[in-house]
Order: sequence, then C-alpha cells, then structure tokens
Amino acid sequence: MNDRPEQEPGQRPPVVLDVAGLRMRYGTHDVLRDVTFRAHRGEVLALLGPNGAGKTTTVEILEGFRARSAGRAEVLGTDPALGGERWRARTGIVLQSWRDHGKWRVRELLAHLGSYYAPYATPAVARPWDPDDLIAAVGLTADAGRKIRTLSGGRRRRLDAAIGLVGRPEVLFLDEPTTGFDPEARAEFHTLVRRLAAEHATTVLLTTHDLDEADRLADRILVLAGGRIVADGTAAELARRYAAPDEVRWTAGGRRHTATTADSTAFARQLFHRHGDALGELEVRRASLADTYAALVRRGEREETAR
Ligand SMILES: Nc1ncnc2c1ncn2[C@@H]1O[C@H](COP(=O)(O)OP(=O)(O)OP(=O)(O)O)[C@@H](O)[C@H]1O
Repeated sequence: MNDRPEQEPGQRPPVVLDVAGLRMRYGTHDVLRDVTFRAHRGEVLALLGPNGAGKTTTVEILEGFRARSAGRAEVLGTDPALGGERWRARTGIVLQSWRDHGKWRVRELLAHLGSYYAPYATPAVARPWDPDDLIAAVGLTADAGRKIRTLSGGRRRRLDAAIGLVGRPEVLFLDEPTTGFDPEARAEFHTLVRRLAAEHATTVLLTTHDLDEADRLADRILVLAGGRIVADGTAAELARRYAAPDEVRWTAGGRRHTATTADSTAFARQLFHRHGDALGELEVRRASLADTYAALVRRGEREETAR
C-alpha cells in the first residue's frame, strides 16, 4: 500500500518532530543542554554522537519514556509527556532486543501485537500491518513459523524491526537498529527504512555510531556533542560546511614533512614553487566525512568544557 499523501509542488511536508531548547539533567550533570531540531513528514534523520552524548536520552524523551528537565518537545503535534494511547499507536519503537515471548512463533506474535492497533486504524492508515506482508517486508518469510528463541541474533533484530512497525507508525524511533547485523542484513534493513520513508511517508529518527550508515540512510545527519546539536545537514552539506582540513605530506631535503591546510591545491602549488625538483613523495589526503565528524565532536566537547 502506498499511503504517501498528495502534496502540492513546492509545499513543505508538515513538521512531525519539533524539539527546541531541550534539556536533560541527571543529578547535577546536564546531558542535554539545548537540543533543537525539526523533522518533516517522510524524512529520515540520523542522530550521531559519541558514547554518552545523550542520543538514547533524546529518543526516550520523544518516545514519552523519559521526562525532560526543560524545553519543548512535540511529536506529531503532541507533547510526548502527555501523549495518550491514540498518540502512542501512531509511533513505533525498535528496542534493542525483544527478549520475552521466546516460545511464540514469529507470525503468531506479530498477529497478536498487531491486534492492539486495530482500534486506531484511520481512513488514511490501515492498522495493523498485515502480518504476512510485514514478515515479507523484513525478510522473515522463511522463519514465519519458527519459535522466536530459535532465531539467530540477526533474525531477531529483524523481528524487533517488525514489532516496531506492526502498528504502521507515522514516526519510527530506531535506537542503534543494525547493531549485530551482518552486511547483507544491514543493506536489506537500509532498503526497508528508505522504502518506509519513500512509500509510506514514515518519519524516522535513528541513532547510530556508524557514519557510513548515517550517510547511506539519512536525509539529514544531526551531530550531538556537548549537549547540543552541533551540526545539522546532509552528509554533503556537513562535509562542505564543516570540512576538516586536508593533510599534505611530502619530502624535501631528505626530510619528511606533514601539514594540514584548507586548500591543498594552493598548498601543493607553493611546494612545487619552493622546492622544484627537490620535492618528492607528495601525498594529499582529503578530509573524509569521518574526519569532519571527529572535528565536530571535538569542537562540541571543547565548547562544553569552556562553559
Ligand atoms: N537514568 C539515568 N540516570 C543518570 N544518568 C543517566 C541515566 N541515563 C543515562 N544517563 C547518563 O546520561 C548520559 C547519556 O546517556 P545516553 O544513553 O543517552 O547516551 P548515548 O549517546 O545514547 O550513549 P551510547 O552511544 O553509549 O548509547 C550518560 O553519561 C549516561 O551515563
């Protein structure tokens, strides 16, 4: 089913996640100081940050599982701290792993959980997702009749994803969704998430440590460091806006040299000019997205310490 709504050309889809000045204090420690971002319908956002940056905390606040200390948070136009059953039925969560229900069979569990969502079906969104269609969408058809405790770790994670999707959520929260996936399962999962966004206009917020995953999957990357969003944009925008310097290496006069520069072409030109034939082993290493990310995190953490 394709439930992506008709949209006037040039019209921006509605805001689904709206977070402003979000703060979270644990004891005397401010984990989130001032987190501000928005997501529109059908957008996939990756929240990237080092260990302990507060990614899970942010997601849990938006899921309504954690009370914030201050600031504004709205999910589908509702404050998650006040969201009732009807609101919850429109959100989906993929938790780290579904440990219970080991004796249940895959299809049986999805049909059972799905039945809770039936009262929340609307003319625009049929709920729940048909179990067999959902099982096919996450690539578990061959395992539909198996008991959950006999599934491999990667297959369990696919089931976790199916559990998060069974109510056909309009917004989906994924906390490190592909941890433990093999490369093939990861690629299939990426395809599934992109399809949800493209065909069903599902808004997705996922946390990850994997820059490559964020780059492949997300329309926008948010970097959380020092309690703030220190960068917000596509991978290409981040690389352009916050590019870490290039590294240039060369030998001259029998010695090896290394320098960093924002303009490696101009730098190399100067080296040729200065050393002529004495210049050797010239290497230019362009800053990668990983370098840009590392530089952003360092800057965010430095700014936090300086406050
Ligand atoms: N209930 C709690 N009480 C006190 N401190 C907490 C609580 N939950 C989380 N923290 C602290 O808040 C900080 C952020 O934790 P959080 O799990 O949100 O980070 P994260 O970015 O998701 O980290 P990771 O990448 O390691 O999963 C950490 O220092 C953590 O120890």
